[in-house]
Amino acid sequence: MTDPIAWDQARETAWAAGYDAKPAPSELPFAEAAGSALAAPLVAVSDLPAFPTSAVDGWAVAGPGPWRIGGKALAGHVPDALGAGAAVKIATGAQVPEGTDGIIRLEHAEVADGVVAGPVAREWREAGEEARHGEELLPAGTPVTPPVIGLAAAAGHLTLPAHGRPKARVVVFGDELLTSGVSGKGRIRDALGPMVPHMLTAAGADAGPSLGPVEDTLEAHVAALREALADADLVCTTGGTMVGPVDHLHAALAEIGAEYVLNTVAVRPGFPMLLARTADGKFVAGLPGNPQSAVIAVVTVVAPLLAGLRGLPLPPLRTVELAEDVPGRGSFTHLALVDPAGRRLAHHGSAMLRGLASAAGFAVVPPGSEAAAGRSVGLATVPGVWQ
Ligand SMILES: Nc1nc2c(c(=O)[nH]1)N[C@H]1C(S)=C(S)[C@@H](COP(=O)(O)OP(=O)(O)OC[C@H]3O[C@@H](n4cnc5c(N)ncnc54)[C@H](O)[C@@H]3O)O[C@H]1N2
Ligand code: MOO
Repeated sequence: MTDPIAWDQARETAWAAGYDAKPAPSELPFAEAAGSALAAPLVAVSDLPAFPTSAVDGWAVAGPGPWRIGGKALAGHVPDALGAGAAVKIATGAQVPEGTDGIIRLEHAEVADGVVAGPVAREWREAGEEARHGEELLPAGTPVTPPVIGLAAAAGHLTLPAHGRPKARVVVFGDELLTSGVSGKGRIRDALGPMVPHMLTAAGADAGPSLGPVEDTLEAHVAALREALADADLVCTTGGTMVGPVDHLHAALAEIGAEYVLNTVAVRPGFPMLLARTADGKFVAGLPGNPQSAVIAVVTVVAPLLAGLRGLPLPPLRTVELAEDVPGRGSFTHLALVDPAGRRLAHHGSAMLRGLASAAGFAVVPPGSEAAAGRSVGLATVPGVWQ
């Protein structure tokens, strides 16, 4: 086994491997562009608003009052021009008639005998007030968030230039695993197959249901890897990362000709994680079998890799103020489960999920240090957990 690389270096290495391998940008429907980054600046295809637009329900009037009522200006239509002394009822969002000098809000209007009177104001949004046709709205590299999609639609787009969503597949290894029923007699329920695909989806991948459990033989591992890689850009395996009697992942990677991007990380828990690349540029992330360690591998390697593949920057760490002391782990980074108030959680062993299920994420205690209560430290969040 090679020397483990530092935890922050592992994140950057995985991200850079993804960024280098990101698919060429293409014009994607909004649903496919969501979660990527703009590969070119977003430009307005019309003025925004495209026409003077009433901001209120009221009366559009022209010239000096009082104004004789005739007709309506409704949203979705081009109204006739207004002559001096005329008023039309106008709806919020309607194009303001040419010749309009002001609008009287409905609640301020006095209407009698076909004539309207009241205080007049420029209660509309001018054409081009938000953007001019051809103006750059957002630079290349901006993450395609839901508000960006809304703005792109408002500005006249149907597609966005972005990097397509990577396909990911989880492959679960282990003869001890059950997919239904309860644990006992040496068998345990598979906790990773039902969990990890949702994390991959939340991290920006198109992830189908997991494959497996795959039998603990080298042949079965190789066959499962080949099957999953046939239609995925990223395969996340679980278990078998060590060198125990039935740990076949390393041998299977050698058999399919994959090369390590990184092999073991100086972090506790989660140390035996790995990332490998196949000859045709696909990725295999080896998640350790202990469930919390597998999640740490998702946080450390898989989420940064997926961000890179989508053209996004390395996901930033949040910060958390610790409510109690957290010990270090010598020369390794310690990822310690904490709740949103910075308190450590019970049941935080690497084979456990009970602490993780209530956690805001992992407080990052760097190598060679311990973190005292009151200190602000990095918080590595788990894809799909929004505490
Ligand atoms: N001699 C050593 N043994 C171990 C070391 C070590 O340094 N020296 N490291 C330990 C650490 S740390 C971890 S993490 C595990 C990693 O093991 P593997 O990735 O090879 O995983 P397995 O041996 O297959 O399983 C470990 C553990 O996790 C359970 N498991 C596996 N898959 C699932 C699943 N889908 N759902 C729920 N639980 C799962 C499995 O039953 C084992 O209990 O190695 C340590 N050993
Ligand atoms: O590091 Mo193992 O990954 O502790 O459970």
